[in-house]
Amino acid sequence: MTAKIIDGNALSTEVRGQLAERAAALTSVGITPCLAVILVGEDPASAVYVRNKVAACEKAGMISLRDVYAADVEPALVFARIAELNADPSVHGILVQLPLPKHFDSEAILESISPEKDVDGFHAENVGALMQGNPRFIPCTPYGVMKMLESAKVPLKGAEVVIVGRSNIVGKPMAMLLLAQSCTVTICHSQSRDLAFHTRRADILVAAVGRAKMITGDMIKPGATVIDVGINRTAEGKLCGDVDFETAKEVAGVITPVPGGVGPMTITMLLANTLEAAERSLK
Ligand SMILES: Nc1nc(=O)c2c([nH]1)NC[C@@H]1CN(c3ccc(C(=O)N[C@@H](CCC(=O)O)C(=O)O)cc3)C=[N+]21
Repeated sequence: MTAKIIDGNALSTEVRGQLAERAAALTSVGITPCLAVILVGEDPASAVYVRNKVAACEKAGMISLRDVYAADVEPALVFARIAELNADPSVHGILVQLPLPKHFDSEAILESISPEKDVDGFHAENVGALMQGNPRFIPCTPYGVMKMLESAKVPLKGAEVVIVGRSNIVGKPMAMLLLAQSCTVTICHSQSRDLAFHTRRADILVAAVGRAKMITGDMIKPGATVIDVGINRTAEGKLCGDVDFETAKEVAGVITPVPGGVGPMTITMLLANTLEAAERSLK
């Protein structure tokens, strides 16, 4: 029997429809949710992501502003633009596309965004709030994963979760969210001894390493839920995840595909956070 697939595109369509209704309700009282996206440099993948985010905003009845800077821009110009967006009451969310060029202090840039507009949830204040179990904005990718687990009715209480990857953007916040749902959480990384020993124990396996097809079927417990956060491009330009889908789907009970899995849900939760920020501005 092959695994049940969680369709991130279908779930996104459903959730974005609900968000569009809330956005329309806000617009009718004079507030249209607005996301400002800042892109530095010409990385083609980043340009595609930013274009997708802007298009998704507009489709959901939200406004998006886009500022694009040359890769060698003076960081002071970007700081100044962020300060302007922080002070603008018509802007509800600010996102600086990562990675930034090497001459940027990324941490300083993220800390300069007003925590009330930090829809990525990357500001230290928002990271701390999430860790204390009192989140202001949940980082979009782990938030999308939680929605996918909920939609597939995957039991969380007491589940053995293994996360492969310890990034600030995915691995760490993912661990905090699953811990808050009473999972038993293990975080593995590049220095972990005997990775397969850990992954084979997982009821829920989250792959967020950034190495194509590194999680194979033999590393998965039969019937497990496998969440693939990886976005890797093959030599032929095709998109593939961190999970070897062909072998994994024969063992897993539930699995997410790439493309059409976590990626679209990341954008959906960015819209959700922007809408939430706009709704808070009413109160
Ligand atoms: N400040 C910041 N916030 C981010 O959330 C952020 C970022 N920087 N930098 C880059 C990563 C990557 N990311 C993706 C979002 C959607 C898809 C997505 O929709 N992927 C589609 C395919 C898109 C395609 O064909 O390329 C899919 O998986 O089906 C992928 C990747 C957000 N990121």
